[in-house]
Amino acid sequence: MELGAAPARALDQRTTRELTTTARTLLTDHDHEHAHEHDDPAAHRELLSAVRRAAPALSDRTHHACRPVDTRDGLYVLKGLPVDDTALGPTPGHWSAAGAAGALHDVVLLLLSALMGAPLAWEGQQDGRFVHNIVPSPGHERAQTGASSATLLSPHTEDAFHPDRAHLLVLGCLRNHDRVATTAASVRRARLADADVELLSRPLLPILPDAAYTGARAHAGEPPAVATLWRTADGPRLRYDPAYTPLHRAAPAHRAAYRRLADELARVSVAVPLAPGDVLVLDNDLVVHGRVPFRARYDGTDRWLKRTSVRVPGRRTRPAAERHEHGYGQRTVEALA
Ligand SMILES: O=C(O)CCC(=O)C(=O)O
Ligand SMILES: [Fe+2]
Repeated sequence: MELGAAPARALDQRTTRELTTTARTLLTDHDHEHAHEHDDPAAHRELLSAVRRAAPALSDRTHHACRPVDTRDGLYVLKGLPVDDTALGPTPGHWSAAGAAGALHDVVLLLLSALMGAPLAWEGQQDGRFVHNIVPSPGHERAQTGASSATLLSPHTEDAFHPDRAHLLVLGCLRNHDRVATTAASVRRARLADADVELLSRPLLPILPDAAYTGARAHAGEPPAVATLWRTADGPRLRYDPAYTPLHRAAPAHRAAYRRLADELARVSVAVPLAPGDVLVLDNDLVVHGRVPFRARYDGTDRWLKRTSVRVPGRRTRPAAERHEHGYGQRTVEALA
């Protein structure tokens, strides 16, 4: 795995200042909506609408700096946003304990997301928040979710089980003292035999909902079989989550092709140790991401990421058959302007 090979896009001071000042004004204007200290301001619909109205009014310079992913591989790291480690307070021990912690960064991330498309939330994940807190949590060390630590978080498409999954995934780093790496592998770098692409384009296996969605796992519908890869005019795209794919049910030839894809993704994977202020932006149709194992500290100084999901309006990059999937009863919510 290559280290830190993700392309970087540096934000200049004028841009970071405009983003931060706008976020601060939005937060102050909507202060009355979160009267309680443990309330999460980014969960408030009026603030979200205000963010969606504010984003188009930002300067052309900021629009250009925060344009969606335009690299061939489908990922980049935005650099230069300020993070004041002392002002941040302790890393919460669980997403549900985050409350208003890091609220300014939530709003900055939402502004970035609104510049790239429409931020979306899930009714059934992290209480419907538009900004997720990714922190290691006691008891989840070996889970296949963002709350884990001691185990490798296998490369995956975000919310692969669902047809309305994000087009873009945005991971903003607030704290990462041990320089724990996020991993990213682009299907555009993978060398795949035509026969493997053909086989993996057939909808043969389902992708089950991940452990972050409790309600979805109880859904009674038959899990739909989905394509792992598909070709588009500008190259292959993928929908991949081996930890939630019952591969044992596949025929040997299909299993072998899936393994070759996994090996290729491992070969081209880059390790991205995000630093405070870095924002990793991934095209969720091109890049699978994961995280290396690490030892959680559980002392308030743990690694802390903020995450948003973005839909890019008008994008038609997915197999038409996906539209008929039930999505295990899970629904997305979009912030309205
Ligand atoms: O912790 C990370 O670097 C990534 C975790 C992850 O998969 C996610 O937040 O979607
Ligand atoms: Fe993820």
